[in-house]
Amino acid sequence: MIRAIVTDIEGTTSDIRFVHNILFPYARQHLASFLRENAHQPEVAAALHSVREEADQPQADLDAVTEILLGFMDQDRKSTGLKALQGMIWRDGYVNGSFTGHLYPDVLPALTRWKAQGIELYVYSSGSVAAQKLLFGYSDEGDITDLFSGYFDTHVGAKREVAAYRAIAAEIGQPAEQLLFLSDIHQELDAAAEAGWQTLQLLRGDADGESRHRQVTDFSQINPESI
Ligand SMILES: CSCCC(=O)C(=O)COP(=O)(O)O
Ligand SMILES: [Mg+2]
Repeated sequence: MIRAIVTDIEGTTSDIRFVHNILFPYARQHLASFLRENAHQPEVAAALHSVREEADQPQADLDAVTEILLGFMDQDRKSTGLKALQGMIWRDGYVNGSFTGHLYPDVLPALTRWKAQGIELYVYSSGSVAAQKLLFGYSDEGDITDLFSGYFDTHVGAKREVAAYRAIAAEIGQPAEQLLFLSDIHQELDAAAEAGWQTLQLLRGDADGESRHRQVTDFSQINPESI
């Protein structure tokens, strides 16, 4: 019996193109000015410190660290420091109405149904928890953050690491076999399955089709009671 569902964002609840064509370019465009204006803020300084450590360049000045971050963006590196900064930059875009968080139309009805069935809902994304709350707080369907009992990002571990799913299960406080992870990426699902979780792969058009996981094309096809 499934007690909790943990969902990925990019390619699962939301279109990859929204993340890659809207969110990522917005963060790239505003990165340098955001850092010039906010580098002294404690949470920005902490993220910059983490990026300098990750790049093994503890002395990098602001221009150098900006270049490092642009390089991380080019690689789509799931750097915790970069993800924290992107989330801070996106806040303005959501608040000033430049964009809303994309949701596939099948997502909200399914989340609402599962929640009504007594299933707890969580998010696990490489995007920072703050960025996740923004996407669902300023979504195409309005603020849907009330649906979620919690959020996890790379502070709990990388999404292809088994240990991350063990840590999430411990935080949720349910046995792994009663947890369902939804993702488009088979390596993430492999790690969750190795941790004992149930898994389902979303095939949203251009998703990776090669996997040993059960596959669906949208959330309407998911019945947690039959898993
Ligand atoms: C919180 S939305 C932005 C998602 C993001 O930054 C990203 O790298 C995609 O990560 P995911 O783990 O959702 O595939
Ligand atoms: Mg994904």
